Amino acid sequence: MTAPVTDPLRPLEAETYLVTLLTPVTRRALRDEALTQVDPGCFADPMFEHMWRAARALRDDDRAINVRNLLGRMRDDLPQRSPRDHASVQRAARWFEGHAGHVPEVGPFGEHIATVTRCGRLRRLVEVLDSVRAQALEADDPAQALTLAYEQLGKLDQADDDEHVHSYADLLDQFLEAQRTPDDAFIVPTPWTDLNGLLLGGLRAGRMYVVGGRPGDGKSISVLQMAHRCAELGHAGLVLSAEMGAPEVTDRMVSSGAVVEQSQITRRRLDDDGWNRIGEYYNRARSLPITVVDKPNLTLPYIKSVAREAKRRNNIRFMAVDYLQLVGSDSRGQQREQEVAAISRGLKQLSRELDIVVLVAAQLNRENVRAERRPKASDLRESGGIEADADVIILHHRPLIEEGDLKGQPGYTVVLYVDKNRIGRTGFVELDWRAHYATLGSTRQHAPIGGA
Ligand SMILES: Nc1ncnc2c1ncn2[C@@H]1O[C@H](COP(=O)(O)OP(=O)(O)OP(=O)(O)O)[C@@H](O)[C@H]1O
Repeated sequence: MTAPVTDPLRPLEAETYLVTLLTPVTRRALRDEALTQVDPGCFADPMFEHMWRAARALRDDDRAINVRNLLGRMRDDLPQRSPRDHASVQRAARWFEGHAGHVPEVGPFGEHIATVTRCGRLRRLVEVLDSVRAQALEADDPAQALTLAYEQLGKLDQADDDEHVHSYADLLDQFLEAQRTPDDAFIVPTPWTDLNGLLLGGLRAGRMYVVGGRPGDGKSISVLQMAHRCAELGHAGLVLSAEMGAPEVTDRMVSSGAVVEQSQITRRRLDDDGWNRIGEYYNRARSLPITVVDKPNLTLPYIKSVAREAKRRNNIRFMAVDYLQLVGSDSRGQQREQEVAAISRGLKQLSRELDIVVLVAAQLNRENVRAERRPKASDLRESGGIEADADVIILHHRPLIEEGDLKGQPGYTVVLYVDKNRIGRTGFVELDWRAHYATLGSTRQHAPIGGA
């Protein structure tokens, strides 16, 4: 008996894996990531291609992706589809029945995505080469056949990244338009006047800001303050907290926004003044467009999926992640430094893809404490990738008191070192330490809302 011939460009196992991701509730984040990355045309099996197209259509219409809706959408597609798709809907129904309850492992996700996209692209190449060959066999003029071949191969290349290829003339037109309409620039001032000076006005969409600090040096406080300020200025956004639960995030934002001591809030012992302030804050803050996600085991595919969803639904303009080293990875067998680098690269890409401000808190190692010096970007834990990917790195440092009874204790200021800045100067800003109000900086150091 001879073994069945397998076509290397028809990766049945990888395609089956991706399609089995479509329905299990527990694999939604991976599914959304796969739907974004893999084009339906990449599937060799026409039934899988049809299922994938239906799943993407449901996603774009904000409808649940389940077997019933998938089959319904596949049927709706039929008038525009080829006859082979009619049979594929019936096959699809049987296929879903046969795979009901199957939940794919997370581990091979990246490998299968890469296989399906690679094979899809190579199959398109083979198709074009076949057609080039057929034309050459019938051609009279070799030069003309060659020109045709170049044209078809060129299109193949463009199909992959057309939207990212810009002529300089178009870019100059966009440049002039941007210069003529300065108010359209998306720059969100941070809560601190001096920091806005260093950042040339504030936070920009498409950029990643890494906020580093030793534990307790206030990086969660400042990231939350910046997120809150974005929302106060009317921009919708996400706060993803792996470290604190949503109630604790709320406690802190209320303490800072209402200017009520955290200790009153944590002990649930508000005095009259506290209740008044919180009442006023409640009325103005209830409409703030902030969504908090407090999943302890955040992963990059999950973050991407929630952020893309939030972009579609609420047109978010910012996302804050607290904190980078708590974000897990789906990839196995990599050094943690490589994993963190992949996560920071993914977050940077997300800032560009969704055109949002990305704020990322990140831990520092103990190097600066040991060496008794201010922190540097290279002190970021598992740092290589973070240093390279961040557009701006802001490092928190609480200098120790040098004399008196409190010698060796952190003092009453926190210094924010802008250690890397792709869009302005480096430098530092000194702020009053007001952690009891979950706040950095006092009123005189704060930028008024609506002006830097
Ligand atoms: N009620 C309070 N009164 C005074 N200071 C407080 C109070 N609650 C918390 N703090 C201080 O606020 C700081 C916490 O800041 P924050 O959570 O932003 O730190 P972090 O840099 O994110 O560190 P970690 O990674 O440990 O969370 C700590 O220094 C803590 O001592």
